[in-house]
Amino acid sequence: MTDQPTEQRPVLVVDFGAQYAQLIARRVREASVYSEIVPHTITAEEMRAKNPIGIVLSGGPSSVYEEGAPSLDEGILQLGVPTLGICYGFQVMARQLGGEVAHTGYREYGSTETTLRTDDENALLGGQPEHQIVWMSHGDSVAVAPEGFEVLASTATTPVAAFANDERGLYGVQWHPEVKHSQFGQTVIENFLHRAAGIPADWNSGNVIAEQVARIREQVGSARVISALSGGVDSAVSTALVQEAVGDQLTAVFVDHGLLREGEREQVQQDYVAATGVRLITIDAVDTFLDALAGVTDPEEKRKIIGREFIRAFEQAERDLIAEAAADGQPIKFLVQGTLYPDVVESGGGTGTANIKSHHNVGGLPEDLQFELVEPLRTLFKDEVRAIGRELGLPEAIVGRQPFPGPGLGIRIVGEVTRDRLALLRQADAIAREELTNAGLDQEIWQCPVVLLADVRSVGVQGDGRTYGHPIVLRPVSSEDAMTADWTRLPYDVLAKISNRITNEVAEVNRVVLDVTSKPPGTIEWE
Ligand SMILES: Nc1ncnc2c1ncn2[C@@H]1O[C@H](COP(=O)(O)OP(=O)(O)OP(=O)(O)O)[C@@H](O)[C@H]1O
Ligand SMILES: O=c1[nH]c(=O)c2[nH+]cn([C@@H]3O[C@H](COP(=O)(O)O)[C@@H](O)[C@H]3O)c2[nH]1
Ligand SMILES: NC(=O)CC[C@H](N)C(=O)O
Ligand SMILES: [Mg+2]
Repeated sequence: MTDQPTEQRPVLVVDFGAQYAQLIARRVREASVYSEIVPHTITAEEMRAKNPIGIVLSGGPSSVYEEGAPSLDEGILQLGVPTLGICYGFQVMARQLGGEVAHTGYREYGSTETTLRTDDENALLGGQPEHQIVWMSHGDSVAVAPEGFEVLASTATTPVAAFANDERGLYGVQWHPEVKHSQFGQTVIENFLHRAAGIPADWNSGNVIAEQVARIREQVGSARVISALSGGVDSAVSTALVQEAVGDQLTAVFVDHGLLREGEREQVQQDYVAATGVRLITIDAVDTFLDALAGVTDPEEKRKIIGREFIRAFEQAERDLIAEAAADGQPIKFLVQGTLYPDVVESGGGTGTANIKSHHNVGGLPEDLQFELVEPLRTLFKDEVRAIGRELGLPEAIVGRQPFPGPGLGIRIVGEVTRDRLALLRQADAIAREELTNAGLDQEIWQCPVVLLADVRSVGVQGDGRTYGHPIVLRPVSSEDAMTADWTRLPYDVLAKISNRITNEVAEVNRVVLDVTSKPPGTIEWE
């Protein structure tokens, strides 16, 4: 079983509506095991067809004994696949196998002291400290463990905080090992994978490349393909993968939608082509995008319009290419996008997750989409994508680049997007980027959106005269994967220099402010 390609024997994370399902998937991959998320509605048959090497049941907001609570097909725990239940998943397992789950009147939220059984024979917790701080978030508890299960941990109020049935390969913990606040959380996950389930640590970016290249070849056959290339990391890597798979059939398409930063168009046209030799065409769609955005102030509406106009631009590219290569006159069926896992989750496309914002390439796509999408990075996080890019030999200047959202400056102008406002924001953004680079801070920050509050004005005094101008917001953030972020503590002298230059050089801006909000509660972009 273990010499099969990793993706054909994944660890499947069953999502019960958890906030942390994607975090669990990520932690499994950090243990060098490939993982994917599936909805809790999956049947045992569908599960078997996916050939999992391990299963993790996530947490969730419901109570297992409530009517209509998300359930698990009873056949799944009978498949003989090693399974770890976490929180709600632990409770589901307990109840299904004949244990008892109840609302005991005690709740545990946050850091909680736990006592564990840590003898060496115990695959899940063996070898760890006997007392540790774990992160809990529950109101229900397992009152009685199912028959045949050993109780492995307890807290002051939760007598059954972990259990195991080694023979059947079934394990559960009440706490959240996927959260960094759980002291030995990653050890628990790795013990489950490697010791309890015997899964080798063999997943890495090299596997992904081989598998994706094969999959892309199978999907597109001999058809021609266009790839949406922005110059950013994700599309650089997805394009490079497709180039590796079906090089001759590929044309990259860059859309200039008028929402780009200074110098960006030239950068893509020169740097990317120089690095990869890909065939690139540019669609000039500035007027179409800006006309479509005229008068629009609602962020979701902006995103939907931008998503739709992107697709219209790719359709234009397709027509141009067909006209050029009239020999076969066949439509181009495939569109490659550098969609990542967080784009899907935030657009509400994860299983049971809320729609936070419609990323232009997922939730913002028009309904009448004619292309079949090729999205080789759809289950990956940014740091995984960077590793793949490096493995594919893309230069550091491309894979190390800070993210820039597809809707560009369109979602960094709070208020209506106009040409004048874009010109102003472009100038402020160029100053901030130049000073951050000069200060050697590019590697320290994840990205630094520069935002124009177009509908806000404040009074200033410049050159002895009164001004009534707009504020610019600096939003430097540090992050691991854009799912959570913290504001970056930039040196005051760098902030001072940026502020000074922007207010001096950008007409109509008389104030610069710093955003000191983490994510959550704020998202990285303002819209
Ligand atoms: N100007 C553009 N022209 C063509 N395609 C684009 C453009 N902007 C975005 N896209 C497409 O939308 C996808 C998502 O954009 P996104 O900004 O998340 O990724 P990226 O630009 O490739 O990488 P990064 O996150 O590093 O900016 C891109 O991967 C690309 O396929
Ligand atoms: O291609 C994209 N299309 C979008 O519609 C989009 N919205 C946000 N982002 C980028 O995603 C990351 C998370 O951003 P938020 O915290 O604002 O949701 C950050 O890196 C954002 O820059 C986008 N990228
Ligand atoms: N985080 C969880 O999975 C919580 C499980 C369940 N809702 C409880 O309160 O016990
Ligand atoms: Mg981008």
